[in-house]
Amino acid sequence: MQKHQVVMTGALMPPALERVQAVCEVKLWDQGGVIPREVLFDWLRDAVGLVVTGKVRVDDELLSHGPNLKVIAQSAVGYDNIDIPACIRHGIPFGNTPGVLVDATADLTFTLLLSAARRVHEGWNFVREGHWSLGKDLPYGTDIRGKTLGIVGMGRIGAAVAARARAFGMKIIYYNRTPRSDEAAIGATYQSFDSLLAQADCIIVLTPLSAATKGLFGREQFARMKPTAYFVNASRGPVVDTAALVEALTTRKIAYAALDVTDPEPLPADHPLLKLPNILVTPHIGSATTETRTAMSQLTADNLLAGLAGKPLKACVNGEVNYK
Ligand SMILES: NC(=O)c1ccc[n+]([C@@H]2O[C@H](COP(=O)([O-])OP(=O)(O)OC[C@H]3O[C@@H](n4cnc5c(N)ncnc54)[C@H](O)[C@@H]3O)[C@@H](O)[C@H]2O)c1
Ligand SMILES: O=C(O)[C@H](O)CO
Repeated sequence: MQKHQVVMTGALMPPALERVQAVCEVKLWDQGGVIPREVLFDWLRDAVGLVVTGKVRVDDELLSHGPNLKVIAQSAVGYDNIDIPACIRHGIPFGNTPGVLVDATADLTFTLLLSAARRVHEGWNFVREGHWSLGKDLPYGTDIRGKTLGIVGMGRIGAAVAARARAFGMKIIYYNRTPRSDEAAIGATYQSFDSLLAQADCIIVLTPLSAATKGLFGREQFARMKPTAYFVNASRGPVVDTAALVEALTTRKIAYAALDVTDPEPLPADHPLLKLPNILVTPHIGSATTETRTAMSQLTADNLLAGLAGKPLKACVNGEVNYK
C-alpha cells in the first residue's frame, strides 16, 4: 500500500509518531529551531498532510506550496499562527488539541501565581547563594487566601484555574468575551474589564491571541491595577505590551509579574524583563508534561489520520470546510 506523504515541523511524542509512521511517509524536521520556510515550501510540494509543532506561520503563501494538502494538524490548542480563512479558501481542514492540556496548563498557571506570591524561586536562589535568614534581599511574600483573583479569558483553562483558586480560598471575578451561563458552578462573578483591573489583587490572562486581544494589556491597563497587583500571563506573549509591562514593573505601578509566555519568544538574554527583580519567567511550558504532550500528540495524530481518510477531524477549528 502506498503511504501518505506527510510533513512534520517537529516530532510528535513516540506513540503518536509511530502510529503516523505506520501509514505515512514522514518528512520530519528534527534539527531543532523552526524549520526554514524555503525547506518547508520544498517539502510541501508532494505532501497530503502537514503536522505543525512550534512557531510555523500557515498562510496563503505556505498553502500555495502544498497544492495536494488534505489536512493540517497542530499539536497545540492556540492557533494564532494559522490563517483560518486561508485554510477555508484552500479547502483544508485544520485541527488543534483543545481539552487534553487543560489541567497541565492550569497547574502551571496557578503554580506561577503561588511561586511568585511566596517567592519560591527567589528563596531557592537565596539558599544557593549561601543565605538562609530573611532580610532585605528576600522580602516576605503575600497570602493568596482571601484575595481577589481576576481571570481574563474564562474558557476551558480559565475555569480550571478558577477551580484551583477556589480551593485556595480566593474570591474569583472574571472578564470574558461573553459572560458564562455556568458562572455559579465555576464560582466566579463577571465584571467589566476596567472593573476587574481595579478590583483584582491577582490577574491571570488566558485568552487566545487575536486581533481583539493583541496588546490588551498596555500602559493604561497597568495604570488601572492596584500597585500591589500580581500579574500572570499564560496565554500568548503579544496579548501584553512588553514595553508597558517593563515600565509598570520598574515604576511599581504593579507589584509583580509571572509569565509563561513573552513577546518576543524566546527572550534574548539581555532583555529588560530579565533584569527586573519583581518577575518570574518560564519558557512556555504550560502543557509540557510527558502525559499531556503525549495526549496532545495522539489527538494531533487522530486529526491527521482522519483528514487523510477524508473524515471529519476529532477537533476541527474550521468545521465548515468542504473536505477535499
Ligand atoms: N502557556 C501555555 O503553554 C498554553 C497552553 C495552552 C493554551 N495556552 C493559551 O491559552 C489560550 C486559552 O486556551 P483555552 O483552551 O482555555 O481556550 P478557550 O477557547 O476554551 O478559552 C478562551 C476564552 O477566552 C475568551 N476570549 C476570547 N477573546 C476574548 C476577548 N477579546 N476578551 C475576553 N475574553 C476573550 C473566550 O470567550 C474563551 O472563554 C489558548 O488560545 C492559548 O493561546 C497557553
Ligand atoms: O496553545 C498551546 O497549546 C500551548 O501554548 C502550547 O503551544
